[in-house]
Amino acid sequence: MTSIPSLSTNASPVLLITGGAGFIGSNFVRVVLETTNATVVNLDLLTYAGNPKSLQDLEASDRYRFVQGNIGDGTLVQSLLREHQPSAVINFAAESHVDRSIDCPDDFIQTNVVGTARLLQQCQAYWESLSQDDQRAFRFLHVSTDEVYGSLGAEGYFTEDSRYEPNSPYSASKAASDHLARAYHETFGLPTVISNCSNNYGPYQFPEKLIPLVTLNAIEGKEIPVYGDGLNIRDWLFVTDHCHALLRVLAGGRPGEVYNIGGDAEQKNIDVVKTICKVVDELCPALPHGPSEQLIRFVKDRPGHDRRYAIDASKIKSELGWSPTVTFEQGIRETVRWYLENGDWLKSTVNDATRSRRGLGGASTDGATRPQTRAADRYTDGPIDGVVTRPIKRFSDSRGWLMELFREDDMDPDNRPVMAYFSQTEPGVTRGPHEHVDQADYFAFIGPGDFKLYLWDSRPDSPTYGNCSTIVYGESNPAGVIVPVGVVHAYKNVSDHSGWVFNGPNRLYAGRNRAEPVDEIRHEDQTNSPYKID
Ligand SMILES: Cc1cn([C@H]2C[C@H](O)[C@@H](COP(=O)(O)OP(=O)(O)O[C@H]3O[C@H](CO)[C@@H](O)[C@H](O)[C@H]3O)O2)c(=O)[nH]c1=O
Repeated sequence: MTSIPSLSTNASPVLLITGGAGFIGSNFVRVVLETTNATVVNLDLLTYAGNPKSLQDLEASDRYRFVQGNIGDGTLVQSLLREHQPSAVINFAAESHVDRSIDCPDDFIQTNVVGTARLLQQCQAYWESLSQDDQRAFRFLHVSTDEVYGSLGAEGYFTEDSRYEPNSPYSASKAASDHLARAYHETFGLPTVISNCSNNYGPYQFPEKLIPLVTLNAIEGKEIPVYGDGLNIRDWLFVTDHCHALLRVLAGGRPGEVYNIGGDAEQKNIDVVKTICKVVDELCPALPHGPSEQLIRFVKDRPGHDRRYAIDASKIKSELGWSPTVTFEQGIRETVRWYLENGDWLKSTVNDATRSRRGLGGASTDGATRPQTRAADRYTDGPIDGVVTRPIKRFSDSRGWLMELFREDDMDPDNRPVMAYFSQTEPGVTRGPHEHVDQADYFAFIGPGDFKLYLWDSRPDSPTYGNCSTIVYGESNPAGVIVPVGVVHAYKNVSDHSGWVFNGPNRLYAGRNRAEPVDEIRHEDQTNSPYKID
């Protein structure tokens, strides 16, 4: 059992883990609960990549507590520190996908830079309130990436002394957060330790990253995108090996130091992809579209794509006695098997939009970069997959009427409305057209007045891609309509007085203490829109 220091106020160690519902964070929570006597407080905002299902089986444990919230929320962090008196804070909370950072750098700066700065501020104040012994025991472990060092040529390795040369908005934001963690040690004495790891893979990884994306596409017979020439090299680290390395850093790492953590498993991307295809074919011999390698497509390269990462992990090996234990061949097999056996987890985390390609940029009318819009070349009238319409039944008696809307049996249990708003729209006015990247809308059109709803399917993966439809809902046709992620929609008040529309999106946004922007892609200026809104 790894021994983690605890504070004098607690009998056993308490760890505040941020971002513990994400991929590496959730694996770390699991490893901590399985291999130490520590109690975990998991602070996670539950953005698109955080999934409470990853830790559902641990919820009953009296050594585990989940708190939904933002590392940038100083009041919340302060109260958690005061209440739980942790002996360490381990910061996993971050936006982590390079492609997304190309489309929307702001989210990365907000969470990774501003969020880490606020977290450090609170930890500093808490640390100063501790006794000298407890101050010595305390650690702030900042979990970071080898991408801060930039790109290697054919030779050489990143060491802890390599120069910082980040190339993407993601790596630049992580570099900034590393500098802040370092500065808090140098300036204020906070015992921070930084770890920089290579590419992690394994169970519970959100399927936008190479390994889970290729695995799922191979299983489902979808095209497998390989960026550029496929010869970029990454060093692959099985996630539980990484978690054990972090435990060593927590237990024995020296304040103010940096530890590089790598898997000793350099691979060209194309070789990774081919290995996954072979494992999928072997584990699923009856797939109709096999062999999976024929799904491989070389696609436009990622802008600023780093050529090679490779880690020299000799410091953590010699100083803390850690080494990776899972070979790439074992790890890939275990990972593919896990994705095959965990359909429920996948269903709760993935939809078509979350798996669509990002990272090629795409200017919007307001000058901000957004995910590329995906308009079909041609549209034809027809139904749209996933759009559900429910006539609203009115049950009347002398007191008035009552209606039922979006009953449980109408909805995907993992995809229910969680927020509600009403909009009033004046006659002749159109709202939209737009689509959502991560959000389904649950509209109810009940009047007064009528609304024309415009829909078109711009999801390349959809069986009804390129279909469009209009329908009038409202006073003359009261109905509830579920509009899935990625379906473009607009509605116009076609009556002669103002009318009301209710919407219950399945995702919280822009609330108090939440930083998510509304995830819209606007289509106003799209010249090939199937409908000119008349
Ligand atoms: C998603 C995707 C990726 N790729 C390529 C781009 C990269 O060279 C390689 C791995 O891509 P990703 O899985 O996005 O990971 P990468 O950009 O290397 O960054 C990862 O590894 C970093 C550590 O090195 C972490 O800090 C990042 O959070 C993590 O996202 O595969 C493809 O060829 N096709 C794809 O569809």
